[in-house]
Amino acid sequence: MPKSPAPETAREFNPDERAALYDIINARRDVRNEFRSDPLDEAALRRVLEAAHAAPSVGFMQPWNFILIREMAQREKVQKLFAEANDEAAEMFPDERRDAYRALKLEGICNAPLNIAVTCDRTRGGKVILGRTHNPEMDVYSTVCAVQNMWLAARAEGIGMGWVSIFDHEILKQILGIPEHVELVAYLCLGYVDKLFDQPELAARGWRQRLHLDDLIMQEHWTD
Ligand SMILES: Cc1cc2c(cc1C)N(C[C@H](O)[C@H](O)[C@H](O)COP(=O)(O)O)c1[nH]c(=O)[nH]c(=O)c1N2
Repeated sequence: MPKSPAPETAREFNPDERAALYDIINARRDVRNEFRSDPLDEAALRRVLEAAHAAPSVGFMQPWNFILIREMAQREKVQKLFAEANDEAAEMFPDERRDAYRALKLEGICNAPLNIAVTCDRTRGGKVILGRTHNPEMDVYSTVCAVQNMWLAARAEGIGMGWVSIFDHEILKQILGIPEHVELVAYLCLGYVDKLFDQPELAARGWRQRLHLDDLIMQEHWTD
């Protein structure tokens, strides 16, 4: 083991920098079909992926990979899989919600210039991983942290990002050639956007409203 390194002084952020972070967090949106068709700037895309790779991960496992999907033929296959699952999903809602569900646009697979599948290699780093010994799903949670970093970095870059999860993941894994020991965590659509909702689109469309934070904070133990 190398000698214990000493931590360096924690840099402080000034009020403008702090405000910028909170602005980005609050201005981030899930983007469905409002994408422009022009391709992403490669340097900006690299920064977004660097942000993902800077995410925390259990035992510093860094279990993620990023599959960049640009080919339209591939995206059309994925879109078809979405359409099948979306029809099934519509049937699961009660009658009064079904039409409202069908009216929602829930993906931008072919509209966005780039799709990214974010995966979690459950075997990376070996069988015993620090922090994961009793909760094996921690590697997947780590990968979700990477996705959130991407979402925020993309917003800062003027790039919209949407997460599409209405799929049979096993079939999607086959389409993308993902091996069995690798989990597909997120299927993302990315592209520049000119306009964004200033609140979640699902709230703006009356599907579901934001809960009050004060109703979600509890003291010492769970309270109903
Ligand atoms: C794990 C996961 C999976 C999905 C989503 C999000 C997350 C975190 N969201 C986006 C979701 O609807 C959105 O985040 C909320 O409605 C809140 O809106 P904003 O993200 O604040 O714009 C999402 N949206 C959509 O249109 N189709 C989808 O399949 C999914 N799937």
